[in-house]
Amino acid sequence: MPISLPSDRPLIAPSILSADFSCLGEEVNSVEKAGAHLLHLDIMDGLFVPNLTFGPLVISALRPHTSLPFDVHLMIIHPERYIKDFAEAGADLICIHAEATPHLHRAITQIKEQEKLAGVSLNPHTPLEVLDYVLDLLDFVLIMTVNPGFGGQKFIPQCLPKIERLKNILIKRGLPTLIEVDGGINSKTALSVLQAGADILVAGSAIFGQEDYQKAISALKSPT
Ligand SMILES: O=C(CO)[C@H](O)[C@H](O)COP(=O)(O)O
Repeated sequence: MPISLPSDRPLIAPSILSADFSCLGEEVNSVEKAGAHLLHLDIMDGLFVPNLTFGPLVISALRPHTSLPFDVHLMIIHPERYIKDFAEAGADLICIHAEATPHLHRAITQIKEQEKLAGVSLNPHTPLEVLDYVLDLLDFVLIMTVNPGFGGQKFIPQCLPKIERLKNILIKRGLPTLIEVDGGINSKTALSVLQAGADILVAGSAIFGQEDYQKAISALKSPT
């Protein structure tokens, strides 16, 4: 059975891309105690995005350090090659990019066969229409509000209408699919993103770049 997510809104998913990698276990523990709902793990292959991070080995090493659900964002070409590895390493949510495979339906099916929550992410320029025939299969859609690859980038405001449009499509089609938003989310940008319809906020630098993780997470839960 796929994991059930908490009913709170918004759900906060700290991205460990901005954490201190010399003590990742402690960092993960700290954001859990500070009120995070999910842990966002960015997997980059140096091809789909111009950066490299880590693979299933780090995910399985982190798994015993926290009971937070693992939200694994695959920024890799042909993600269908590795879905089983990430599922076995401890992923609870697996998100692939629509731009990274010609076999989107097949890859989503593979995530569901692993009994994980399935998501598709869209780069800022990618239209929502690519999801038309798979939307009803998805547990969540991840709207990128920066060009993926690096933490600490500036929020792209042109993505806001896309979030609003997606929310309207989901309401119209009666789908419970969640909207996750990632990139440049902080206490200032969070409000407009939530007003547009986001359910899950991913934040790296706005959490791990702060002294007080609890204060940073609270600011994202109720932005003003
Ligand atoms: O997917 C990502 C980058 O590709 C990260 O999750 C994102 O950049 C988070 O970092 P920040 O909140 O600092 O923008």
